[in-house]
Amino acid sequence: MGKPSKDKRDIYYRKAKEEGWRARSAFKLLQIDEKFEIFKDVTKAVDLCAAPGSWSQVLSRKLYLKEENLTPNSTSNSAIVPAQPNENVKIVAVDLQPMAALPGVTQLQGDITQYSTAQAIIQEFDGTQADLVVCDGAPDVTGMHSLDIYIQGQLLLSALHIAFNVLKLGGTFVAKIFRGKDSDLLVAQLQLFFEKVWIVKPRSSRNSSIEAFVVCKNYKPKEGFDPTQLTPYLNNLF
Ligand SMILES: C[S@@+](CC[C@H](N)C(=O)[O-])C[C@H]1O[C@@H](n2cnc3c(N)ncnc32)[C@H](O)[C@@H]1O
Repeated sequence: MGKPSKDKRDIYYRKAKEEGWRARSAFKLLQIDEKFEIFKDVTKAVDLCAAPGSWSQVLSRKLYLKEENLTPNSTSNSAIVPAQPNENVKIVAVDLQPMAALPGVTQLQGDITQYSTAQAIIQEFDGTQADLVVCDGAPDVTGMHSLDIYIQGQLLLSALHIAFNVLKLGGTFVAKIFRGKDSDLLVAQLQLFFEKVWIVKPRSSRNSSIEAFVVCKNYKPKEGFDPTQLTPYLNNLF
């Protein structure tokens, strides 16, 4: 018998199976929340590049189903205590790919680099605003480092465009990045819009991966900032 694949030997892969998460990525979001309390007082959230849906599952279980004892270290479902669903919660999940339905999650299928997708998300909020926008978007990696970082950058720009249009003042933005030589510049640019910005690598993110996450808290753009200024860049992306 051959060796099991690297994924199957991975502790988070096994924990994800045991606890019913669609992907091991769930632990990245749970660990970011453990450190930065990104779910505190959140009732409206957007999950960009959401398929197969483990981050949406976290949002659904934490915010809508209000499951208690759902921690990055929980080892079995028996510890989870579901309460009454919170019907005030709105979660919008978007991906190129369809994904199976989740309680309390509205799904949109679309390309986040397209203006029409941004518009559809904005319309979902119908004049209200989101407390949290998360994006775990990743292109198919080519292995050409600079190209991969560039395409990831375009996803980040598209996610920011959506965040700038739907986030409330004081809101939180979390997105995957590929770490490169311009990470410090990225932090400096994000600090123009958010009071606090960190780059973090959750312990469940593989050391071999160049991925990391920006965590941006307290959305506070300069007075007079018009989020539609970014819009012209969208349709020219790829
Ligand atoms: C790493 S997976 C996301 C995993 C997800 N957070 C989870 O926990 O299940 C990256 C996703 O990005 C999506 N994606 C890549 N480019 C996209 C785009 N332009 N618009 C929408 N989704 C995109 C892919 O379809 C893929 O499902």
